[in-house]
Amino acid sequence: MQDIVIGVDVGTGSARAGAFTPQGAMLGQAARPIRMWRPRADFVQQSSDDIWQAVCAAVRGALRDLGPVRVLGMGFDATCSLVVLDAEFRPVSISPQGEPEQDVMVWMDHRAAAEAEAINAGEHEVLRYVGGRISLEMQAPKLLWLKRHRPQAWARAAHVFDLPDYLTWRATGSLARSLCSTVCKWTYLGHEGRWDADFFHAIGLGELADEGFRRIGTEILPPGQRLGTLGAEAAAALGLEAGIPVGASAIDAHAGGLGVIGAALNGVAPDAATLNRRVALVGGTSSCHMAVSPEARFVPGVWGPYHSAMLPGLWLNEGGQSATGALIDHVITTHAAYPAMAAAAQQAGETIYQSLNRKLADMAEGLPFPALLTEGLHVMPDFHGNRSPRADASLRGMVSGLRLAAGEEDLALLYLATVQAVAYGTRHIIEAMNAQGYAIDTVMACGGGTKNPVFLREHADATGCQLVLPREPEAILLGAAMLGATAGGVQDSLAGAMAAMSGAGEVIAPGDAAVRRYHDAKYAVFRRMHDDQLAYRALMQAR
Ligand SMILES: Nc1ncnc2c1ncn2[C@@H]1O[C@H](COP(=O)(O)OP(=O)(O)O)[C@@H](O)[C@H]1O
Ligand SMILES: O=C(CO)[C@H](O)[C@H](O)COP(=O)(O)O
Repeated sequence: MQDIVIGVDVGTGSARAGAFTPQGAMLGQAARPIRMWRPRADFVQQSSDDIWQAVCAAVRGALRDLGPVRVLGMGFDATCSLVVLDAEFRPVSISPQGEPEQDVMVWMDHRAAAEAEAINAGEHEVLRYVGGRISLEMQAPKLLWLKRHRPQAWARAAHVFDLPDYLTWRATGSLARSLCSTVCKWTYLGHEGRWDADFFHAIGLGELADEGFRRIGTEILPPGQRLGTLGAEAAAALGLEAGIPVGASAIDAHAGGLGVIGAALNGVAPDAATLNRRVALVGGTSSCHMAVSPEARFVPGVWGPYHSAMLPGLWLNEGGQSATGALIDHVITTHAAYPAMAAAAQQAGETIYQSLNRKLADMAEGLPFPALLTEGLHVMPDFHGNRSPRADASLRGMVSGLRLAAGEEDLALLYLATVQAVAYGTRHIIEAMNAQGYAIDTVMACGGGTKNPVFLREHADATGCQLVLPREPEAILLGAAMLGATAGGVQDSLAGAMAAMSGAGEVIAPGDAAVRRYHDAKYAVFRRMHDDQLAYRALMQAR
């Protein structure tokens, strides 16, 4: 009988499950896609039932080829999407068309722009702890949207969850919430252990406070604390035994942070000074940048500081880019050369990224370094607004340097320039963090983007940081498994779980001085494009 812990990770595109030894070695994994609907621009919807079915199938898949196992603990992470249920725990539609199963407003849904603006106009104290401005991706603006635009749905909304907390409720029946989601997305003050009732009254959601916060959470636990045990119905659906300890959840970016930020490098565990030099880069559909400090650091435009939201006792600053993997995929799949190139890649048995990377390598032959290919091609990556550090969801993408051609080489160049732009966004966030006390020179990377060697190389070169990959490539799943290991008492704490279960793998060093100078120049263009966009806006507004 093999002892295991199980981690479940629900990203934007799929649900994944992994079975790990108590030491963090992965024995089995599986993934299942989840459905998404986009009924209008800026509206992005999912179904909690569909997500739960995908989770169940993924867990069964991860265990399929293992022999007899004893599951010592289970942890869940997911995107910070909003789930709305009625008093009988049935889905409440958040869709303009009212499709009954579409009860999830996905984190990247930007419908609540006006509500976020209205909240920010109030200059509330809680906003200091979410980066200075509330993001339209957080839950208070989304709840306000629901109340204003779908009052009948709001009246039926008896339980509103962050998706990670929905999953632990579905697994155990416990309505306890995690500090991770409540602090990071719902304005719970982790350092004071309370909701701010005045804030909810001031923004027009006073009923939540008047009811004692029962719709949004009255029992708030640190991630990884045992929140309950697997119930009989959930156990049957997951193919597991009832009674398995389940940990309080984490958002997926935070699980990624747990999976990488404490990893020993060259056999040396990080001390406080080393942690101050690290940022976890969780690169999936979006990119998230997680850094921790013993004291509160207020980094303008960077979410937080969040107390104990990822690691107990430490403050978290969370930078982010709302569309990175999503942007790279958008640029690739909407290009005229994509259908033919995708078909050829499929025939050759490779991914489109492998084909593009090979094409770039061919094109760069004879050049001192491949990034030179895009000397005249620049992308501003804010197609879905800028989460950090500008905290401006109204910004949009720009491209400079297009020519009258749309062949495979043009696609490859545009793809490279997009990856570079994404990497400059990370540099911008690291600079903002370093201006407030961090000394980041090491990027601990995980997520789907790390499967792409060009993504990795450009991030190291553009930021000038060493980039460290995790020993376990599925580090987000590992972070979720750490929550389960802590809940099950396999590890004594999350810090202990990080020390015992994670470790560093390959290290990618940034390029030489010539590479650095080149990226400094392109980064200056990246910064300038923002100023240019504002100048265009001003010209249009002056008419
Ligand atoms: N095999 C691959 N090669 C290169 N990039 C990849 C690969 N697989 C995924 N990616 C990148 O990772 C992104 C998805 O990351 P992932 O962590 O799976 O997302 P999420 O957690 O948001 O569902 C994609 O948008 C793509 O840019
Ligand atoms: O806001 C976030 C974390 O706080 C993430 O961007 C969101 O959860 C989506 O993650 P992913 O890109 O991995 O799907």
